[in-house]
Amino acid sequence: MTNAQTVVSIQNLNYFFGEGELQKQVLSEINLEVKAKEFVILTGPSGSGKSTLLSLIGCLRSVHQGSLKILGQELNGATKEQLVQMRRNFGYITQSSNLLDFLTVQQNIQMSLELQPDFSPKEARAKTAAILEAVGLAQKLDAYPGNLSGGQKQRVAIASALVTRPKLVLADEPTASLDKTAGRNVVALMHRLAKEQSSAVLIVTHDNRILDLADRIVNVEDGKLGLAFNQELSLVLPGFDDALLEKATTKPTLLTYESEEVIVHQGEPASKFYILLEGEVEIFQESPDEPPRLINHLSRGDYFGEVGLLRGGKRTATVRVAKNSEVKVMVIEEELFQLFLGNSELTKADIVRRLHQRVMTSHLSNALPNVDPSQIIAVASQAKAIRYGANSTIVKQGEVADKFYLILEGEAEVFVGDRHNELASSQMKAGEYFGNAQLVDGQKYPFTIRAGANTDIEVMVIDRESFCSLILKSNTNQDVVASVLRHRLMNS
Ligand SMILES: Nc1ncnc2c1ncn2[C@@H]1O[C@H](COP(=O)(O)OP(=O)(O)OP(=O)(O)O)[C@@H](O)[C@H]1O
Repeated sequence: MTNAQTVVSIQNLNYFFGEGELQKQVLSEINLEVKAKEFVILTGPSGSGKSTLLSLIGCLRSVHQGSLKILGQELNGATKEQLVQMRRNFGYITQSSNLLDFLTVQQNIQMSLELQPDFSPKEARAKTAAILEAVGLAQKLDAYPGNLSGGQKQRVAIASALVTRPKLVLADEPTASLDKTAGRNVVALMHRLAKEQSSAVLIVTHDNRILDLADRIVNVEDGKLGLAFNQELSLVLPGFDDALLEKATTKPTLLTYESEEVIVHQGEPASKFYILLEGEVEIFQESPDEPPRLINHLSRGDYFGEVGLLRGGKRTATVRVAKNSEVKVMVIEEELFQLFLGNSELTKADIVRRLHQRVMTSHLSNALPNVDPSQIIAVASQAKAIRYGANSTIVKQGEVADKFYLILEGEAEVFVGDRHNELASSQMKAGEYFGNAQLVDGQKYPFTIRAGANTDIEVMVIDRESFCSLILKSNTNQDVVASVLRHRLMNS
């Protein structure tokens, strides 16, 4: 790709509508390069300036400030004639197909060729037939546009735009008038033909169902180009080497979700990791016979999905788009996620830290359902994760309880009885916790707990003060809390 011809090269481009006091800047400091064969999608909110940028590149407007070079030719300062001349190198596709109703399909396409000086009518006929074959409409040669479906019309428009083998294809919302399947088919077709002909393609679209076809997605926000995905990713998860960044971001899977849509369901198998690029999500914990409980709120730059991937393979919570928000996520498959962990110590540490915090948050919120989630998160984020070697003692029977423990990984053995007559009474595994019931009343531990005989164990530890402050904030009588905790402990 690096040796491919640069088709579009934009530097520090600014564009304004209106004059004097009414002047409004709609594009600011745009820098962009598109090479031959690249399939680039321009996306972004309505009114952000995408169509204006496309029309500047398409030589339908004159450049005000900055540099716009197409095929090496500077267009800032170009004459009208030069702009018209340059347009011969382009194929255009618009929202509705712009076919002339009084011409047949063949005549419509042939017209694009006849506007070019270098084709004889005979050649034009042969090329028209070939491109119609390529778009699957060979049998519609003599049909009039009025007798074609929306998808067929757009395919004719693609044939028209590509029949001249243009160096650059520009498309503004080419799927806007089509249903989901037709829209995708049309863009997939454009993709295939453009690659075969080595054309560069720039598409403006709101249609998220075609984003995966792009070699590169460029975000336009408020007249500026947003961060490229590799920059975005290195902000969220720092420390990757360039090769991994490129692997992860040249063809990112991007999905969008609407207000209150569920992205991840608790209990389902986990196979993906999500980076939140836009919008806000809420995390809910669901228990039988209880309404879902809000345990966390995430916004742009956060990620989710790591708990299921790293702990047991199942989703431990439900992730839902917040009300009135629209969410865009980058989806990372498990295999790539594992590469992330192996590639950057910084990222691994960050993910493990948040994982601990989140596992902790969900267990604490289970134990203390009335406490405000933000307070639980605050305590969980200060808790320490401690590893104990196989067989080592974590708490000792008879000592005054001073901490709350949650097992993150491995198993623990519970012993009762005195030192000379100790009995193994039960086992505790990841996700279970102890120390809570005694903490509230300042009691002594009625058991000894050790790491399992053969493996290390990792536990999260909260000190008494933080734990009790949470209970005080739970708005529930402390005796009730203590008995609920005891009950939960016994059932866990
Ligand atoms: N002729 C014009 N005169 C003044 N302002 C304009 C003109 N055309 C567009 N604008 C403004 O410029 C900004 C960018 O418009 P543009 O059409 O490029 O956005 P867009 O990202 O393509 O939006 P959409 O996705 O809704 O088509 C908008 O605020 C728009 O209102």
